[in-house]
Amino acid sequence: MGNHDKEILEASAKHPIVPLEKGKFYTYGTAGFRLKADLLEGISYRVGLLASLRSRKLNGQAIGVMITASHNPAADNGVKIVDPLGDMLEQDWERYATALVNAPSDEQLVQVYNRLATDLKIDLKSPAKVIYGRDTRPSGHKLVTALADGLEATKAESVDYKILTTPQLHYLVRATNSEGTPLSYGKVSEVGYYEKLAEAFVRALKGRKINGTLQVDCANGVGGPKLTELLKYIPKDKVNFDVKVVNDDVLRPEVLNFECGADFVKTKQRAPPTPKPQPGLRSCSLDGDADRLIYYWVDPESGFVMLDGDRISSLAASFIGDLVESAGLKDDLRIGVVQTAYANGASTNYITQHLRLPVICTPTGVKHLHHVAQGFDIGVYFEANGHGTVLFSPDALNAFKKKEPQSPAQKDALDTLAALGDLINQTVGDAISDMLLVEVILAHKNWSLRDWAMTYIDLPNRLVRVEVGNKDLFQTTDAERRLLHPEGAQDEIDQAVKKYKDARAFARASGTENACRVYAEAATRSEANELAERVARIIERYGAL
Ligand SMILES: CC(=O)N[C@H]1[C@@H](OP(=O)(O)O)O[C@H](CO)[C@@H](O)[C@@H]1O
Ligand SMILES: [Mg+2]
Repeated sequence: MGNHDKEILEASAKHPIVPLEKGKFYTYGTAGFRLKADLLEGISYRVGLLASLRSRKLNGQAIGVMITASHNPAADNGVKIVDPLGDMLEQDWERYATALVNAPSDEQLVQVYNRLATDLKIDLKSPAKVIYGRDTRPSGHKLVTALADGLEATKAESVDYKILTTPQLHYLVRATNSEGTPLSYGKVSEVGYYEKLAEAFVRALKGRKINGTLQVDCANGVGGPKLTELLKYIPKDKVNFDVKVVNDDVLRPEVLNFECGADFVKTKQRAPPTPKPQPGLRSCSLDGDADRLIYYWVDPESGFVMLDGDRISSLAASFIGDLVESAGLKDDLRIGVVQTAYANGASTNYITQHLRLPVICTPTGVKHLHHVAQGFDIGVYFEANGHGTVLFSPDALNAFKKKEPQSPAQKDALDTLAALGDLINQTVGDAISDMLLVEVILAHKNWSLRDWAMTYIDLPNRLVRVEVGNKDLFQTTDAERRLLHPEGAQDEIDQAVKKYKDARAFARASGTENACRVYAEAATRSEANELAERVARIIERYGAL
């Protein structure tokens, strides 16, 4: 008998797991467990058990659990675990999560729980702490109740932060674990988050003026009320930040992510139809849990122009690179940019050739990018879909604060860098924090979105989703840019790519859906479309074999 057997059994009966067809399992993927909400209650309960184990394994440090399905429709939801520094759950533990959630009965659940505790040398009597939050989905209530029951059954101390954006929860996890230490990340409260961002925003602007109105589409998700709250903390007498918050209706679930939000804008390559786009208005969209950001405007002449994650990445790298140089730290700090294969080739060229910064390509999923970015003193990482951040090493942060400036210009640059260190969420991509960063950079450069868009010209590109019988047949190498299996498929893709100018294409199995994705880019729109279709046909053919 373990320590919590009786309690786990009793509570588990209240939150049963929905059995899947034979041979099918729930898996902890890139986004944690993400499914139709009515399948998630038992899963959420069991994630509570795992979060307790994880906290105990890490000497009682606080672990986070976020209930959200980001940009998915309102009927979906998800459960995701956050590690003590605010980063994503360690990969090995994804397997343990999967094992616990798929235990076929309550009794077997207790067995798996106790076996994990034994195998991982976890003392079940030691303290555990788990903090959690949820987005605005109505199903969140029930999932939080199940989670709390899991925490109570395993005697973990817990804090319910109620409704939060995903990055706010990541902030709170790190703030909780660093409280009272020299590396304190900020006050342990939602207000602490707003205060930190607002203060750093004012400091980073250094009196620069923000030009014109910014319209922010909040996908009718949790970002709406949270952005409105944050804005109250920005002192009007110091900063003229004219923000128009739109699509912030969180009371009607059916409008969540519906024809709005960062995912809609990026995949459809157009502005949300409501509110009616106003020509020339500087606009951006957050996704349903406010961790992705896309900028755009509708040009009276050329129509819709989008500035995606690649653009934010190159903008940030260019600005921070210049500041590091002005601060006299160029030889001390290594700056690098991390992208995935979906990054537009023109952005990669711009960063390597114009900014002269190294670019590393990793597999899809922010945990991979985050990890590689940690290898630099300043690591800028973004997925093309607008999820990303900039990470500063302790050496970098130290240099910004401690280096003796040799001139007023150096002091200016050092101060701005130090402010960015506080403004940019160091735990995970954060749409609200990234938006403030973009506004700071545009104000410093005195740039409009058009000036920003002029830095390079995106290669026309196309992303296609291809249904296949078994996506696991498709195995990749070289950061997902080449197929190893099925044999012969990559040769055919190579042949197809050769037919087009400045072309590139790849195919991979999605990590979040049962399908393959094909990406192609080429010198013209029609060539990019044609190439994507060709490669899609190749994948369909191999997928049917
Ligand atoms: C092409 C694309 O946008 N892929 C997305 C998508 O992953 P897939 O593995 O492609 O399904 O969802 C991930 C999680 O949100 C996100 O990290 C990633 O960028
Ligand atoms: Mg999201």
